[in-house]
Amino acid sequence: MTAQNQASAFSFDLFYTTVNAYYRTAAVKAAIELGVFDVVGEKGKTLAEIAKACNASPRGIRILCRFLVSIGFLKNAGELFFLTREMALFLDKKSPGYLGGSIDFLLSPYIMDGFKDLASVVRTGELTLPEKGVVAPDHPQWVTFARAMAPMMSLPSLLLAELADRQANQPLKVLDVAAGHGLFGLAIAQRNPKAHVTFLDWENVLQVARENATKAGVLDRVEFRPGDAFSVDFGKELDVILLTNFLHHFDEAGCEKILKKAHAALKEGGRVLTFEFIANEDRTSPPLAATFSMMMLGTTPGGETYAYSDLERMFKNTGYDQVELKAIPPAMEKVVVSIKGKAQL
Ligand SMILES: Nc1ncnc2c1ncn2[C@@H]1O[C@H](CSCC[C@H]([NH3+])C(=O)O)[C@@H](O)[C@H]1O
Repeated sequence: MTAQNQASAFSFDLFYTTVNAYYRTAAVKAAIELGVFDVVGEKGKTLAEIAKACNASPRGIRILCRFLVSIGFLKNAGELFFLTREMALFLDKKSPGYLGGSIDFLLSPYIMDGFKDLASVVRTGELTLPEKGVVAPDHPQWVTFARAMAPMMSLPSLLLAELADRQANQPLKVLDVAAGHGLFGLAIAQRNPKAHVTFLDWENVLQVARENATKAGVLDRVEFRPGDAFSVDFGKELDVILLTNFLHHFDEAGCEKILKKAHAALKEGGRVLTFEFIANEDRTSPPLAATFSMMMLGTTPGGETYAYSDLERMFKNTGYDQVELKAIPPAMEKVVVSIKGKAQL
């Protein structure tokens, strides 16, 4: 084992847990669907109480809850099963950090179908999903994404807005490419009353961004531009272009096409903010970055998780003068700030 390999030592346990990892998937999905986490809460409940409140069988709840304890999704003490404060932050439906809704996208039959015959995907280099997978035009899966994943992006969108526009008191022309729910652009519009934000995505997805812009009360300062990011006009003299969770869907040639278009649309001193899961240079860590690449393997024809040096090379190849990596803790994703010409990073 090399020093930088972080996975645990190989063992029977690792093999068995991994081969049966879909039990974890099924258990967490079932618990969310049955409302187990909401019923249990931080105060805790007995197995009999949980079964009753979830309208479920005692044996099912008994086995499910014990398994959830074993994988760290519940705690128990004596008769009581409960959530710690930290678990409740992510698992309680009432919490602003609730992650449960993301299963509508992550565990949708469409996404999971991409992994039914991974050996074939690896052997042939072709998806088993129809057409171009999730990067097919107007793909309905992105409407689900925009609704299901938005809560996970609410904190990162605030952190990115701060990085994009520190002063937040000057006119700012922003393009949010592949905006999805639109939270990233909206955070800038809400922070700076002089900002004007254009959201680009497929028409069906922009409907969700439009709803969110209405809720945010900024409809008078936003614009919606439907269509393909590879062909729709990006505009000109822009201050900021957001590329959040987008580049990983494409191969390097595809990414460079987008970066060139963005460069042409920026004003001198303008910047692109790329928000991504970025792999370490070993490309096997952090584990989430390697996991994310698997998602791209099953669902896109050419995408993967990039390391910073890959992104830096692509930005340099397409004419950007300054490129820098910034962390925005506690977000796990990082931001590459790329400037056209000279400006303060
Ligand atoms: N060719 C394309 N042109 C425009 N949008 C696209 C294209 N391919 C994928 N998308 C959109 O890319 C988005 C990726 S998900 C990222 C959404 C958001 N920026 C966020 O960071 O959470 C989805 O909303 C897709 O609809």
